[in-house]
Amino acid sequence: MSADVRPIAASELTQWMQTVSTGFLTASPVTESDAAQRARHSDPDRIIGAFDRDTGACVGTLRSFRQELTVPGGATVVSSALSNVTVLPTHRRQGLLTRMVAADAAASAERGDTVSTLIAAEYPIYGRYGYGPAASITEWEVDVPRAGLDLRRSGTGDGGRIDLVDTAEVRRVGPALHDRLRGERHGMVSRDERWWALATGLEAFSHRPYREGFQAVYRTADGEVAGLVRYTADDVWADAKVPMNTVRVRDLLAATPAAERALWHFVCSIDWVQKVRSGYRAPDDLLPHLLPDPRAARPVTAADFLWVRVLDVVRALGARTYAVPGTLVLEVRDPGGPAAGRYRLDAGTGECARTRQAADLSLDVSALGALYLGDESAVRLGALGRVAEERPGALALADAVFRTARRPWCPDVF
Ligand SMILES: CC(=O)SCCNC(=O)CCNC(=O)[C@H](O)C(C)(C)COP(=O)(O)OP(=O)(O)OC[C@H]1O[C@@H](n2cnc3c(N)ncnc32)[C@H](O)[C@@H]1OP(=O)(O)O
Repeated sequence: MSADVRPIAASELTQWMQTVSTGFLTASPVTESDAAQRARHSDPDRIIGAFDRDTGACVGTLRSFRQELTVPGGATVVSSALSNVTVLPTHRRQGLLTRMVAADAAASAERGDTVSTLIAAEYPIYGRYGYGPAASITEWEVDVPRAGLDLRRSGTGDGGRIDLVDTAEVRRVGPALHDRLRGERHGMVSRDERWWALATGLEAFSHRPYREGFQAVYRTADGEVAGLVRYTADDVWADAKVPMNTVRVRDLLAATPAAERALWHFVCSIDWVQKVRSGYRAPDDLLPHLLPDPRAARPVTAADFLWVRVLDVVRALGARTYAVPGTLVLEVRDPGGPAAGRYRLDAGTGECARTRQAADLSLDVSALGALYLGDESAVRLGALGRVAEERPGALALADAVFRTARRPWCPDVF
C-alpha cells in the first residue's frame, strides 16, 4: 500500500478529522460543523494528511500550530506544537508518521521556529525524531478525611476570598491570570481564546462534548484575581449513605503561594467529597505539603509529559537563563536535522554561538531537549550513556548550569 503525504484540501477536513477520531479510538462521527469549527481556528497549510493511493482515503493525520513555550527565566520561544497525530491501524508501521513529521519539520525550519513541542501519547514514539522528555507530571489523589484539614469551617484565613463563578467570568479573568503565571513558570505554553472557549463550553466538538463543572476564583484582600480552579465532581453514594464522591481538578492556576494554599484547601474541604484528583501537576507541586498530613496525597501517575525538540540551538539556549555561570561547548548530533553542530554556551551572559572549540560534552538533540527546561540532570544522562563527557568535570558543570530551582510544569494537553 503506498500513500501520499501532503497538506490537506479544505474539502478533506471532515474525513481528516474522522481519521483523527478513529486513530484515537473514538467511534463517534465527526460532523461538517465540527470541520467548519476546526477550519476557523487552524492554518490549512499546517494540517497534513496521508492518503492511500489505491482508495484515496485519509489514513494518517498530523497538525501543527504556533505556540509560545516559557523557558527558565520567563522568556518565551516560538514552538511548532504537534497535535492530532494518528495513522490508522490498517496502515501502521509503514513509515507514514515518519514522513508526516519530516514534512512538518521542513516547514518548521522554513518558518524559523525555535523548538517543536508535543505531548507524547506513548514514550517510544518521538525520541527518534529528536524530541526529548522535557517536563514531567505527577497526579495525586488526596484522601480527604486523612488530609487532616479543618472541614468544619470555610474561608481562606489570609484575608483573601474564594467565590464560585460562572464560565463567562472564567473567560474574563482566566487569560490574564494565565499570562501572569506563564511569565513566571517555565514549561507552560500559551493558551489562545479558543482554548478558553473549549475549556468553558462556549465551543465544543460534537464528538467531544463539554463536561459541565464548577469554577471558583481566589481574590486577594485587595480584590486582585490571584487564582482560579475548575473542577468536576461525581455523585456516588455507598451503602449506609456514605458519600464517596471524587472531585477532579481540571485546571488550578495560582499566582501566589497564598492563592495556591487557599484553592487546594477549598477543593479538599467540599462536603460529600472523599477524594480529590489533582490533575497533572509538576512533580514538585506544593499540594502534598499544603495538607496537615502530606501522606494523604498519594501519587497515582508520575510520567513524562511535554516533549521538546530543539530546532534552533543558538536561539533556544540563548533564550533561557542559567542557575550558575560557566562555559560549555556542546557537540549536538542531529543527523540530517537543523540542530547539528558545535555550540559554545556562556551561561553567565546567556549567549550561545556556533564554535570550533573542542567539545566538553556530546549528545543527541533528543538529550538536549530533555535538558532544556531543567527537568533532567546531565549527570544522570551521563550515567545512562546519553551524554558523553569529553572534558572532566563538564557533566557536573552542565548539571549545575541547566537545572532549575523549580521543575518545569506544562499543565495543558494539546
Ligand atoms: C502528539 C500526538 O498527537 S501523540 C498521539 C500519537 N498517536 C497515537 O498514539 C494514536 C495511535 N497510534 C498511531 O496512530 C500510530 O501507531 C502512530 C502515529 C503512533 C505511529 O504511526 P506509524 O505510521 O505506524 O509510524 P511509523 O511507521 O512512521 O514508525 C516509525 C518508527 O517508529 C516506531 N513506532 C511507531 N509507533 C510506535 C509505538 N507506538 N511504539 C513503539 N514504536 C513505535 C516504528 O516501529 C518505526 O520504527 P522503525 O523505524 O525502527 O521501524
